[in-house]
Amino acid sequence: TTPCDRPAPPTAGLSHDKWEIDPSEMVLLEELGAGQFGVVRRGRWRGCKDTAVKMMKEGTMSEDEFIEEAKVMTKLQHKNLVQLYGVCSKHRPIYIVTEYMKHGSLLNYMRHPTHNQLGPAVMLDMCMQVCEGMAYLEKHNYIHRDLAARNCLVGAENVVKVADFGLARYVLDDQYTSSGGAKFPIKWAPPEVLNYTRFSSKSDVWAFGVLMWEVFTRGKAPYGRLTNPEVVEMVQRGQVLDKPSACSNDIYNVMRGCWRHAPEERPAFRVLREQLAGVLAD
Ligand SMILES: CN1CCN(C(=O)c2ccc(Nc3nc(-c4cccc(NC(=O)c5ccc(C(C)(C)C)cc5)c4)cn4ccnc34)cc2)CC1
Repeated sequence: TTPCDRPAPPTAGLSHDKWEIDPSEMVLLEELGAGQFGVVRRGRWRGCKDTAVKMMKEGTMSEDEFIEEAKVMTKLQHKNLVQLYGVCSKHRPIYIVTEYMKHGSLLNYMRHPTHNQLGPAVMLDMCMQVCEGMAYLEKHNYIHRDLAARNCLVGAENVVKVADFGLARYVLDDQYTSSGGAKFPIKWAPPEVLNYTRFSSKSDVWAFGVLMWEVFTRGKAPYGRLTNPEVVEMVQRGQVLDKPSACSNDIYNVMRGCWRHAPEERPAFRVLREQLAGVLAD
């Protein structure tokens, strides 16, 4: 049998904890792209487990804090969360190793010509899968802080999983972390985040509404060519995104619920799951 069928050996002695991966067991393959922390490559772990490997560019992440948090993250396990396998933290750059998703980001998948014909039923199912993953995080009091279609990934048979949950806390680039910065995800942020950077599962719910809009517009940019300050002004005034043409009134009503001004007025993910299931049945 291939090594993958054999149960993983117990962690190698005291030096390696279960979330520490031995880099000698990792073969790095082609580049998948680059994100806030630098290059991401496909990897092969123990000869046959496909992985994605983020190679932390120096100075992009507060690494010691992240390595501490990685122990918690490896325990978050759900069919709609990209599984963190572990870290290689005994060398620089450190590696973050996760399960591999072969179709890349949900945003690029929706924009891809061959998936441009996805019908509303498939779109709704994809939103439901993201909602399942987010309901699991909500139950574990875990806030994503950058939920968007670009941070969800697609695998075989239109499986969709939420990626990079909680990682935003370790970004060192203040262009990304401060709400005035050019890289701050303004178009996915509710009023309380724009005004007080007050993140919560209810701010993730707002972002989920925008993600639904991204899916039903097949990957359009929310608020089109409006600048960030113009979007801030609109959101403060209570103006929300228009109904996408591929979207029924029922589904648009679910989105609008996510964009209520007051966080406590927005449904929790466990409620959103029932609302979407209700629409699915119709
Ligand atoms: C037919 N198409 C051909 C082209 N294509 C690909 O090249 C392609 C295929 C698979 C891909 N898979 C993955 N790609 C990535 C990936 C690739 C590039 C960048 C990133 N993202 C990041 O590096 C990143 C994202 C968010 C954040 C913060 C903290 C801001 C939230 C920080 C860093 C991820 C991660 N993965 C985790 C599991 N699977 C993947 C990515 C791309 C997709 C399929």
